[in-house]
Amino acid sequence: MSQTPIPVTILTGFLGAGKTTLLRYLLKAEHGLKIAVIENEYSETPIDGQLLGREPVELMTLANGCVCCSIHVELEKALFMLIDRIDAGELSFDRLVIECTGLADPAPVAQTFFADEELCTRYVLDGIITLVDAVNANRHLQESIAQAQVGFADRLLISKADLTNEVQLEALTQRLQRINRRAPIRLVDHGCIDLAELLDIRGFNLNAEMEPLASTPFSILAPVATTPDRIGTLVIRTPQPLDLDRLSQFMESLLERYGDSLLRYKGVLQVASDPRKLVFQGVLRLYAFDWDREWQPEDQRESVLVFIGDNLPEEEIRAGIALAEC
Ligand SMILES: Nc1nc2c(ncn2[C@@H]2O[C@H](COP(=O)(O)OP(=O)(O)OP(=O)(O)O)[C@@H](O)[C@H]2O)c(=O)[nH]1
Repeated sequence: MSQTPIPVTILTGFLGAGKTTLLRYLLKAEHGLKIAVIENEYSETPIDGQLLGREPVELMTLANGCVCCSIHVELEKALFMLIDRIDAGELSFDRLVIECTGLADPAPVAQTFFADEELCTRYVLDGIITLVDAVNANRHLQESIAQAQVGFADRLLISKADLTNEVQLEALTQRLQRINRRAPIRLVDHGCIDLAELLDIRGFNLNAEMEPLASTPFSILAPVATTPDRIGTLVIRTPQPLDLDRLSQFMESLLERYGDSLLRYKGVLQVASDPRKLVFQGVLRLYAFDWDREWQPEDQRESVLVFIGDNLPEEEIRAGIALAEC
């Protein structure tokens, strides 16, 4: 029996960034959805029944302490347990939200959804949403985990804007945009935000959309190397059609050497001798590609590749893409 996979949202953000506040808002909002929640708690009081009230929620808490090594196993177990309960008719829900601890690296959480064939058919990762605390962002972003949380995001939500001023907010927005140019940035006021920013964002789908880059308000961004952040975004555009074999070879060698530090990457490519757009998308070493629709006369024919990574080997990437140009 084929089932529609359950969309999964990963909620991340450094300590105190407002994850629980946002989750509480999401659970109480009027969307008619039944949402299950998995919490990855780190020796804190987990969300309790009082907080969730009578919301139609199934809550599981992963009480593991070590976020880097055991989360993957624990989470996998919890995901299978939910499936078993659905199949036994004990449970049904439309969505799953995973709230990570403030100190968690989102990578192993995201990778869990690509690791096992059954999990891939029953769940689909919809997006990674990262909360950034406007007041404490500069201090938090000194931590590599906080930067990774920003780098992995499909959406960046700035909380506590009410406690800061416009100048600080603008500087933070620019910094976040430099780290991650893929993710639209929105303000969230005590957890309050349009649900369309949280659900059905299809961050991991193979689609040819690259709007955030086109709509970024900053036309000139400093190159990655001049920012204080290890994690940054590299955008490459080329009007030259690309040779698919040479490009594949380059991507394979890139992933072999730097796969662990390429947090997210995406490309919409113009390939020589094929009228269709080729889309690829990846997270760390896992990537997929697919043909999209044909280039239309009104399209600007160019390949756009976006890499978000830790100390990106910019020159190597530029040289590799240049070699693939026809
Ligand atoms: N002023 C203000 N306070 C906020 C906002 N969002 C959250 N807070 C407060 O910030 C504090 C931390 O919020 P939480 O939602 O518990 O943050 P968290 O990310 O779940 O925290 P940890 O689980 O400890 O990492 C709480 O006191 C919230 O009420 C906001 O937009 N403005």
